[in-house]
Amino acid sequence: MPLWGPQLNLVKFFGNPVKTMLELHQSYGEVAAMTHNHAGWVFAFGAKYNQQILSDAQAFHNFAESPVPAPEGSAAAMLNHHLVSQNAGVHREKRRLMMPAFSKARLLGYAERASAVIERVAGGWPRGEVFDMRRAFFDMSLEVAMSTLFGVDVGSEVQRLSLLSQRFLELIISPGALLFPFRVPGTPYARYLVTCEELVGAVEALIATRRREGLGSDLLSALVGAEEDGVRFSEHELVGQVGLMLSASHETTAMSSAWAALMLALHPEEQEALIEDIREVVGDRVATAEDLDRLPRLDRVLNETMRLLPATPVLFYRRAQRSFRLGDHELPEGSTVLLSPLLTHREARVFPEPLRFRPDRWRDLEVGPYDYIPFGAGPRRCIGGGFAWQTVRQILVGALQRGRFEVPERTRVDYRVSGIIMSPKRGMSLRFAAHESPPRTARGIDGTLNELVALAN
Ligand code: HEM
Repeated sequence: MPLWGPQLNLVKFFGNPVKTMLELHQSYGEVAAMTHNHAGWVFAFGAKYNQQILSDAQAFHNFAESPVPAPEGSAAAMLNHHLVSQNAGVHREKRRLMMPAFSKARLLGYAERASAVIERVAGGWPRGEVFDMRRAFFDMSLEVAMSTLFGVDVGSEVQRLSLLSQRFLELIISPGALLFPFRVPGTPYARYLVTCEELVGAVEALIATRRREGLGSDLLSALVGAEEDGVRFSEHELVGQVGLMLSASHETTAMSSAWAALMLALHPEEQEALIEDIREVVGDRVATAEDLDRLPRLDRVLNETMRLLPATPVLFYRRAQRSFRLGDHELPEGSTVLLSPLLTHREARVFPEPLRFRPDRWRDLEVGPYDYIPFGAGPRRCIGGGFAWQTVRQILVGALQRGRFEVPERTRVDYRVSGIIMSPKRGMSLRFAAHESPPRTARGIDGTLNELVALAN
């Protein structure tokens, strides 16, 4: 384990988590310390450590406290009452309470609402023009999430909730708020507290409307009505859980869709074959859930996209509840362990030629639950994974029924990690071409994305 320069690693890490992680892995192998304190920050790379850490939720807890201090009784404290900050028995109990909201029957209802939004939004994308696909998928996923999860279809309300949740996610890890957590007007911390108050107000209003108008088929209704063996969410907790769903649900979905669109544009034969499959199975109809299950090529493309470009490349900050061994190293209680889907997915033993985009590898690939973890693994695996998988497939089918993605010459795509999500840094300019137009796509791009994927050029 490196014993020099580790504090510097932490600063570098927050600047570019993916790059730092790749360098640490290359220099030090499977276990690398990022800080030099008694109970420091440690990276553990690979399926073996994923299993050790993720399967044992008793020994490794999620961070219970918010990164930026949340004064007792404040709106910020309310927003920190949710599944991600809960541990042990409480986490198990609350997760069970939430599971019916993601049942198969509920997912079918969400799919129906989502398809109406996707039809409208994709139908409005201008054919033959180059535009920012990061923005386009973001707006589409946002509208889908607001409609299916919260029953909100009014444009101004969608935008307000989106702005509040984005501002909240930025400020909760903003260095300014972390370094100076005092409510002095004009400071990031003061802005953070005000944003929390506005977000809580908005969530309370959503809950009140749902109660007044009667429960429906959306996720919010399922959470408001959730009950298991007499256990229900308290009013405060309901606000926190709904706030979490607001912030966890759409950007991950949007970026997974956007990365898949880019990979398809860069691999035109794969895209044409997929368009042909969609034509055969779905035609011009709105795709049903059964249609989606009859498009195995779509699953392969998505599996491969999420392998190479997982929406959450570094994750799973876990705090050890007792001392433990990691390989040859004995680590103390209180150590923070970080795991990485991105690095896990580059294991050549499981994924030969790991940097190549090869959807066909998924035809007969056998992967263990800790070899492939875009949605995590173990007792904290993404609870919205089924919904996200369904939504991304619906979005891609809706788009590919209307056109194809193309990369204009000299397109630059840099990646960045903001919060925990990996996205194209300055957007992603793609052409959305009509099926009838002659194909003209570049096979390569400029930019730092080339560090993560081996493209043809
Ligand atoms: C492509 C989209 C998505 C990706 C890649 C993704 C990824 C993940 C990952 C990797 C975890 C595990 C985190 C950990 O172990 O520390 C997670 C957890 C979680 N996700 Fe997702 N997610 C997606 C969509 C969603 C959606 C749509 C929702 C809600 C509707 C959601 C809600 C959650 C929640 C509540 C947890 C915490 C689960 C727990 O601690 O028990 N996610 N997600």
